[in-house]
Formats: sequence, C-alpha cells, structure tokens
Amino acid sequence: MVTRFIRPKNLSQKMMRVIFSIYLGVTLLITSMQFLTEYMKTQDSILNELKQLEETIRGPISTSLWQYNQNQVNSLIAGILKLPIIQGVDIFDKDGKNTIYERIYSPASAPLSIFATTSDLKWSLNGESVLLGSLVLYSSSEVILDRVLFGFSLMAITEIIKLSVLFWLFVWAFDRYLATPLKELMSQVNEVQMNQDVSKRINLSNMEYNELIELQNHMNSMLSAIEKNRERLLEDEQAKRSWLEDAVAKRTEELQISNEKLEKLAKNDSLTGILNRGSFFEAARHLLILCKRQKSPASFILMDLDNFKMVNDTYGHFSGDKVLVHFADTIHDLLRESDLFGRLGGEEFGIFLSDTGMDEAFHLADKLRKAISHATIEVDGKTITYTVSIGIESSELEDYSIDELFKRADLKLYGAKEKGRDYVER
Ligand SMILES: Nc1nc2c(ncn2[C@@H]2O[C@H](COP(=O)(O)OP(=O)(O)OP(=O)(O)O)[C@@H](O)[C@H]2O)c(=O)[nH]1
Repeated sequence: MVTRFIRPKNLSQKMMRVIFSIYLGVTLLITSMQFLTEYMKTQDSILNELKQLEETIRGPISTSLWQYNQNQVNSLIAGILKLPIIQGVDIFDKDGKNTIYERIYSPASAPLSIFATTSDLKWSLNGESVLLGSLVLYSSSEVILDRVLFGFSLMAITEIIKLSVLFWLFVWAFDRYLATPLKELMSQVNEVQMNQDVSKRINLSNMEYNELIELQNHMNSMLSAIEKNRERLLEDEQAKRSWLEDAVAKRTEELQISNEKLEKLAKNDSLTGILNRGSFFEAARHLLILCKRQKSPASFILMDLDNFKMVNDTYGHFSGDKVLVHFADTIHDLLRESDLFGRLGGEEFGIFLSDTGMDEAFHLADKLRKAISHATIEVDGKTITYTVSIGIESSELEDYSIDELFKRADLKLYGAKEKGRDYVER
C-alpha cells in the first residue's frame, strides 16, 4: 500500500494520493491540537493529584519529623515514590536545608520538563503552629505523556485502520467508475488510430449515462465526420483519376492517329497516296529477299508516262497532277493486294511482283498499258488521253539485287520509249 501510495500507477491511485495527503495533513493538524489540549488538561489533573497527595501525607510526615522518627519518614517517602505520578520528593527543614532528596530517575535520563507542588510542614503545639520545613513533590512530562499517549495510540490505530479501508474503497470506486472506463476508452481510441479504421465506433461496456458516455458520443460523431470526409475525398480522387485516365487515353489515341498519319506521310506519296520511292524500294528489297529464300521468281515493272511534259504544257500543271492521280488509281485497281506499287519520281512508277516470272509480268504490264491507253479523263471540261511505256525485268534468269533489277528495267523502259512509246519491253 505504501509503495502504491508513493509511486501510484494509475489515475485512481494518483487521485487517492492527493486526497489522502490532504486528509492526512488535516488529520495531523487537528490531532496535534487535540494532543496539546489533552496534554495541558492532563498536566492540571496531575497537579491536582499531587496536591491531594500532599494533603494526605503532610500530616504523617509532620508527625514523624516532630518525633524525630527518621525511619518512619523514610518509609513514608518510599511509599510515595512508588506512586506512578511521582518522579521525586524533597524535604527541606525550616532553615531551607534539603534534608531528603529522592529521585526515581538518574541525572543522565532526566525528563524534559519537571513540575512540582510545595507545601509547608507544620506541627500544632498548644494551639500554636510550629514550622518544621517544607515538602516538595515532583512529577514530569513523561507521566503526562504516558497517560496521553495511551489514549492517542488507540486513536492513531483506529485512524490508520479507517484510512486504509477508506483508501482501498476509494481506489476501488475510482477504478470502477473512472479509471477502468478511461482505460477502455483509450484502448479503443488507440485501436482506431493504429488501424486507421475510421469506420469503427467507440463502445464503452457497462456504462450508465455520464460524462464519459458523452465523450464517447462526441468521439463517434467526430469519427463519422472524418469517415464521410474521407469517402468524399476518395470519390473526388477516383473521379479525378478516371478523368485523368480518359484524358490520357484520348491523348494516346490522338498521338497514335498523328503517328499513323506521320508514318503514312513518310511512307506515301502526297499526290497519289501510293508508296513513295523510299518505302517502295525498302519493301521491294525485303520481298526480293523472301522470294530468293523461297526460290521463287520476282519481277520489276517500271512505267513512265509518255510525253508528259506535253500534257503539262497543253493542259496545265494542275491537269498534269490529275493525270498522275488517275494513272495511279487505274493501275492500283488492276493490281493484286500482294503487289507492291509506288511512285518512283515525277511521272515514273514501279510495280514489284513477288512469285511472278517474266511471262506473267509481261501479261500484266500489257494489260495495264492497254487500260491506260484506252482511258480518258475529264479535267475542266477537256478530255485528256495519255499512254505509258513499260520496261520489265525478272529475277528469274539471274540472281539480281533490287537495284540491278531496277537498272535493267530502266533499260527496257528506255527501249520501249525507243520503240515509239505505248509499248511494253521485256
Ligand atoms: N503536273 C506534274 N508534272 C510533273 C510532275 N513531276 C514531273 N512532272 C513533269 O513531267 C515532265 C517529264 O518530262 P520529260 O522527262 O521530258 O519526259 P516526257 O515529256 O514524259 O517524255 P518521255 O518520257 O520521253 O515520253 C516534266 O515536264 C515535269 O515537269 C508532277 O508531279 N506533276
């Protein structure tokens, strides 16, 4: 109990320490005052007792002194000294000389305070009073304390028992009604904090409605507010995220479309929409390698519009462009999906045919030539006709590279032009 009092472990014990320290202080003050009053009262009562004793023994001592009976005086003094309130006895003769000096304590262990009663010893002779000396009876503070302390020790024991019982009763009451619910409240709040779970609610067990329940309700309202706030923030964040995702997806799609356009622009001829020279040769080179690996033939058809300068000069550059577009569309419609078709520059076009030998290529080229020479186009109300010369080379005969195929096809084309144009040279 003492250790718990000095080093309290919980709130109720701390409160008890404060309350009981105050209680102890007040009790000590009141008890000290009571003790002082009791001490004074006891001292008065002992003085009275000494006086009564003097009254009683003055006669026999005076008689013994008158009769010079020292033995009787001594035995009377010895009897007096046995009384518990007597600490010493002095007898003085009529001249003030100390004839008897008796103390029940040694000089070394003298009591703190000594008090005494003095009375004259007289003898009556023929109606006259003769002074024989004086009698002094001593008592001390120890006698008073002996009496007072007995009563007070009983009081102190009662007080200690009362204090201990009260202390534990108060500790129990504070524990039951304050410390334990507070501990429970703290542990539940701590759990919410540790798990970051604001959906949880504080629920104190076995509690009547009081300030703690009010505190619990306030905390729960606070948790509800936090939970709502968090949900709103989450919704906002989700909305922002999906908006961001949509924006990114849209942007990615736009970028993809732009890339595709850029790629197409880089690969295709801007006027006719078919492959440009660079991408045509790149693809043709790749296809030729595949044909060689599969040991199958490939053919290169090189086409050049005849007298195109004249078309431009006669109908204008714009009409010339229309002719180029018409040519590309017409040829494109007559080719297979797998045939490679590109504009190699100006009015020069190329076709690369995989798995196709010279005969087949010639057959196709002539079909194309005829289709062009029979075609007419209307531009600004004017009818334009034009022809194409074609040179063909095939990899069937030699292991040509794409550049060699092209060069040789160009020579054939030159031959076709030489032969009067609108002609296919193989
Ligand atoms: N309208 C138009 N003309 C072009 C384009 N590219 C080249 N040309 C013209 O095509 C003409 C080609 O002329 P030439 O090389 O002399 O050949 P050609 O007149 O067709 O005569 P041959 O090839 O010998 O039959 C030039 O006048 C160029 O300006 C183009 O994109 N649009």
